[in-house]
This record gives sequence, C-alpha cells and structure tokens, in this order.
Amino acid sequence: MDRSSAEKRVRELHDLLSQYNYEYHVLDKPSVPDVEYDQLLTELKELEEAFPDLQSPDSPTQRVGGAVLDQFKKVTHRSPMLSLGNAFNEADLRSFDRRIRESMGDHVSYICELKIDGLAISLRYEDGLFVQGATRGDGTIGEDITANLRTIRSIPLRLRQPFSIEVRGEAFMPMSSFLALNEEKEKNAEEPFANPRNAAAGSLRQLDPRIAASRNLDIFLYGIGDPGETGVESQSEGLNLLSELGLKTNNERRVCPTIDDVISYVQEWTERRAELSYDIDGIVIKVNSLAQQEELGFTAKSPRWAIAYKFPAEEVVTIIHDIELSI
Ligand SMILES: CC(C)(C)c1nc(N2CCN(c3ncccn3)CC2)c2cc(C(N)=O)c(N)nc2n1
Repeated sequence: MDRSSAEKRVRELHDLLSQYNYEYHVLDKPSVPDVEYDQLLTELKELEEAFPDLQSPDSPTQRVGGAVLDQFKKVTHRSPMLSLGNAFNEADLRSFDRRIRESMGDHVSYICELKIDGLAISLRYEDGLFVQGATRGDGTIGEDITANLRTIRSIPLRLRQPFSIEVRGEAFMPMSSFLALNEEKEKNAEEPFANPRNAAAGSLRQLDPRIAASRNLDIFLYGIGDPGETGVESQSEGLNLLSELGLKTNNERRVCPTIDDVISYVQEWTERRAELSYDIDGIVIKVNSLAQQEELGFTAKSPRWAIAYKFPAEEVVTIIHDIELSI
C-alpha cells in the first residue's frame, strides 16, 4: 500500500474506531461485535508501524502510554474546583430552598444529579484534542494524571467538535470491576480496597499507566470550567453540550422545578441506589440557571447555588465469622 492510500485508510480507521468506542463506552450501545473492533485496531497498529509518521496522539492505539513516571507534575486549575455544602435531611433541603428563594424570588428551578462516589477530576481539551487531565487536589492545585486518564475508554481522545474547553467530572470504578479486583488481591494475599472510591483513587495514583489501564475505570462528566465561554445558559444545557461533544454524562439527571420535586427525586434514588452498577453517596442539587448561579455567587469555598444531599451512612453490619470454639 502506498503512503497516500495508507494516510486515507488511517483516517478512516480513526473515525471508525472512535465511533465504535463511543457507542460501546459512552452510549453503552455497541453496533459491531468486539472482534470487528479488534481487527480494525490491529490493522491500524500495522499501518502505524509501516508508516510511523501517520501515528498521532489521538489515535486509538495510543491509550496506554509507554513511560512509567517517577512522579506527577502539579497542575493549577484555571478556575478553582470548589467543594459542596451538605444537607442530611428534608429540613436541610427546605432551608436551602428557602435561602435561595429569599434572594432570588420564586422563579428558581433546580437540577438533581446522582452524586457519583469516585475521584473528582478535570479534563482539558484544545481544539477538540485531549491535552491534559488532573485530580481536583485541594481545589486549586491538582496532579497531572493525563497518562492514566487516557486509559479510560469512555474519555474521548478527541471531541466530536473542535472545542477548547475544560470539563469536570468524577472518575469511578464500577462495582463489578471493584469486586473482581478485590478477588484478585485476596488471591495474591494483597490488602483489598475498602470501597470503589479508594480503588479508583488508588488506580489513578499509579505511576505506571499500564496498571490504571487494567482497572476498568469509568467517568461521568458534570461541569464546564468556564461555562460562560460556551454560551450555555443552564446546567442542564451544559450537560447536553458535554454529551453532544462525545463526553459521558449521567442520564439519571432531572430538572426539578420545586423543592418538593427535589425531595421526591432524593426519595426515589434512596430506594433505587442499590440497582446502580456504581456507588453513589448522595444527590447533588444545583440551581439550574447559570445567570442565577452567578447572582447567588460563592462562600469562601463552595457555591451558594448548590448542595450535596448525603445518604445516611449504611449501618455496617460486620458479620463476625463463627469463632471456632476451641474445645
Ligand atoms: C460544580 C459543583 C461545585 C457544583 C460540583 N462539585 C462537585 N464536587 C465538589 C466537591 N468535591 C470534592 N471532592 C473531594 C474533596 C472535596 N470536595 C467533589 C466534586 C460535584 C460532584 C458531583 C458528583 N460526584 O457526581 C456532581 N454530579 N456535581 C458536582 N458539582
């Protein structure tokens, strides 16, 4: 095959493989069997070996980088990653609502999102290309874990439109991967992880990207670093934009015009939580309108327009294994 037809075929394979990857990992609706994906990936690897200059950082063959880092670089977030105030019961939610209505009047609508129990991260894209990923850290300075985030298949290496944008989300380990990983650890007499959040954080803090690649991590994006630049006017529009760009967002989100709607959403997911394939530790409630968020502003460390309802801690029933009575 000559170079120009190789170049054409490489571009075709990029488009095919990114589309199939998007359907499988973001939409959870694959349109081709895995074996077809693997054959196309092998063809692309062979073409990149035959024509090395046709390899590019957004190639699906470049998910797992080679180098083992000796440390993570520090990254200063362009806009701080804030923390969230907490609510523990219905009364807290109603006083949150009262406080908002006192300053905003009655035309306020909320959006509710499942609070994914993982590791808060930030992804930066330049002209559609994934260029850097970092942990939240202390909210201002995080660690550059780009190489590890590139191994998460639901993170696109290139957006579906050439946006320069910084997005925030929660990286997490699905329950099935967590249980399998702990089984493996116990088999090797290694200390198991206490919960999926620790397992996700521990996996993303590995200096060798091959370890992160083996942990089946996933992600849900929930925010835009500087939403004003994108022209969206509400959190729900922002989430729809993220989804259009090919980023994974959580479909259980719901616009709740009144605090009563918020409370029924909280009740619904208190009951339905067990059916999810990942851990959540509560519900995040946000004023939906960005203009109203702007008007409400922030306290020293968290927005006045959002709150995290935390589920009551599950009473941990420790089953004391029958103690062999020495007779
Ligand atoms: C943009 C705001 C500040 C409103 C915001 N902040 C969040 N968090 C802040 C506190 N975070 C944090 N993390 C570690 C230490 C202290 N705070 C962890 C992320 C959100 C987390 C989730 C989620 N988990 O699913 C979500 N759907 N929306 C969020 N929205």
